[in-house]
Amino acid sequence: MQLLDGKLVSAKIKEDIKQEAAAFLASTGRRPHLVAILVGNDGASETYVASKMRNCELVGFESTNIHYETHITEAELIAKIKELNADAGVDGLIVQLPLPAHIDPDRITEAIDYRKDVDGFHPVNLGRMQRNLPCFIPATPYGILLMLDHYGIDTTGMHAVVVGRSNIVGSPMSILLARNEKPGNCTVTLTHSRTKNIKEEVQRADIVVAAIGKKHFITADMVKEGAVVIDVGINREVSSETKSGYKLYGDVDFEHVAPKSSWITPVPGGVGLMTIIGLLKNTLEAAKGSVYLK
Ligand SMILES: Nc1nc(=O)c2c([nH]1)NC[C@@H]1CN(c3ccc(C(=O)N[C@@H](CCC(=O)O)C(=O)O)cc3)C=[N+]21
Repeated sequence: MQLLDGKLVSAKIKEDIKQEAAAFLASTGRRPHLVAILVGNDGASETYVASKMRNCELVGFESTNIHYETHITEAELIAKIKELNADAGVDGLIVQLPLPAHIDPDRITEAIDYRKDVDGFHPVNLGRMQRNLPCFIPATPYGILLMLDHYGIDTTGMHAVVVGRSNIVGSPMSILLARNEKPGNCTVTLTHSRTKNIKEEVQRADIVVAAIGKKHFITADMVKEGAVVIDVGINREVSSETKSGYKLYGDVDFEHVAPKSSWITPVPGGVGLMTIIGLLKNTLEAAKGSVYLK
């Protein structure tokens, strides 16, 4: 078993991004600028957004965090998004999910200018990704691809089994792994809560992507000897053992699955850290106009 080390890979790529940001500043006189909108007081969301902002600072980006109370209306939020769409000083714009129940996440996603959609959630980016055209790739799948690439894992011809069909991870990951790209060129099975015999499906996988949001859902008996295991789960439980007051668990029972795997990501210290890298890279590309012309 070898570890796919998100700490190591993210630190290395962050150095590269930092240099590119410095070059961007030298040639344009400004820094790449990410704006993150957070609605409400979800503890986990606040932690993630704070981490995104901190990482922007670390690589020399400008970052703005706009925080609204839960009761903001959908119309008010869309008005703000339109203002930021029109602001030439903003390169990337994200609205942290989940949103309160009275706000439709699809309407919010479509209100964001796809040229600033560094989350890669807009239907234009989704469609372009499926067609293998230049686009913003959702941050978590992007981070996973960067991780596989860093370790030189050639997925060509592999049978990939993605567990979970969310818009932000499972669904885009299944598209990306099937593309004629490296990493990619997999035969993909997309499984979800209605899949029959999910255990048998996962057992066929040369590479498993677990993105269901259930602690230790993937157990050792489900994993083929020598499989590559990517754990996207971030399941929080209150704990008195840690300083933060909570403990994170993946969707994979790491302790028992790791000995059977060829490569595996830990939680924490795996995909989560790479997600931030995906976001930073998209923001840099947005600023440079390398995906969509400015
Ligand atoms: N519009 C939107 N874009 C997102 O990209 C988005 C979102 N909404 N909603 C929630 C998910 C989740 N997400 C994570 C980011 C970083 C870590 C991360 O840094 N994790 C660290 C530790 C985190 C901790 O200690 O709490 C790790 O896994 O080692 C995790 C999860 C982005 N998301």
